[in-house]
Amino acid sequence: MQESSEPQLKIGLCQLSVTSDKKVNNEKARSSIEYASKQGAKLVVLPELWNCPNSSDFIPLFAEDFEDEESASSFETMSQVAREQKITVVGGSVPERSGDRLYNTCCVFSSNGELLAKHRKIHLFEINMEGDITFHESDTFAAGSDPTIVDTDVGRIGIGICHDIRFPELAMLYRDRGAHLICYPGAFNVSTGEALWELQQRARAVDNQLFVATCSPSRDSAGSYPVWGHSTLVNPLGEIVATVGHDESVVVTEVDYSAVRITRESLPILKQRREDVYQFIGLNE
Ligand SMILES: NC(=O)CC(=O)C(=O)O
Repeated sequence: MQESSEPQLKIGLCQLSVTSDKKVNNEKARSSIEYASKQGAKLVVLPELWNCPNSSDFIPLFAEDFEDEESASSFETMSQVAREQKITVVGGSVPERSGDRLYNTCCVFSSNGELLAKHRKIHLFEINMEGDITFHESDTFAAGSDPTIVDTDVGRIGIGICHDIRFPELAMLYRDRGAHLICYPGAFNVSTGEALWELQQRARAVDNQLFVATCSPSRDSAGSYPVWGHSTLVNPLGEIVATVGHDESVVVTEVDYSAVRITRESLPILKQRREDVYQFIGLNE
């Protein structure tokens, strides 16, 4: 495993309150990234759908064609602030328009503002809990089909968006391809959030012996979707390094990549896999 000469870095999780005014959302994203940067963060994560209320009537109106500067104000904001603050930005997600389709897309920018990767949410959230919540994300978005691993100044990072966290195979693939951190911008709702948000993060971290960072909008975000919040960093032992409640807040905390090596050396489960007994198709790619 490669370990950089500076295995420790500060990460900022920007839990934003999303409004129905895109300009305000862009300003909030900008100021929260500036704040995290002033606290020494070299990497920030924004929430899922941070520029737009999570609702099918807003999403098509707020969607951006990233090729078209006129429509892509959130894309441009992320790129500019990454360059100005010299910080790597995992840009949560924004609705992306591509032809006649919409995708729920996370853009990753380097510390000089260049687009490094674009992750289109692979698993769209579908839920029918009688008397509680019904949500069909596929009514609005098309699903992406590509895993996203990105090499940045601050390490090799795997990207998933919210419901993607429920699929352990994706996290295993990222681990196999050398990620030491997986970032999941997300917006669990209050029902699944209370039961599963922390559990899913800790499970992905402990099974793969790597860091998991999540970033959610805050509860008071616009729209009818009841957001759980609780943006969190989990270490390779599955312990919570830092978390927050449901209010708007920027969490700045430390990722110490040496914990990945130490955990894997002391509990070498990844070397003990019995490929003669079971096989994972993502191996050795
Ligand atoms: N945005 C989502 O994918 C929501 C989700 O997974 C949930 O449990 O809520």
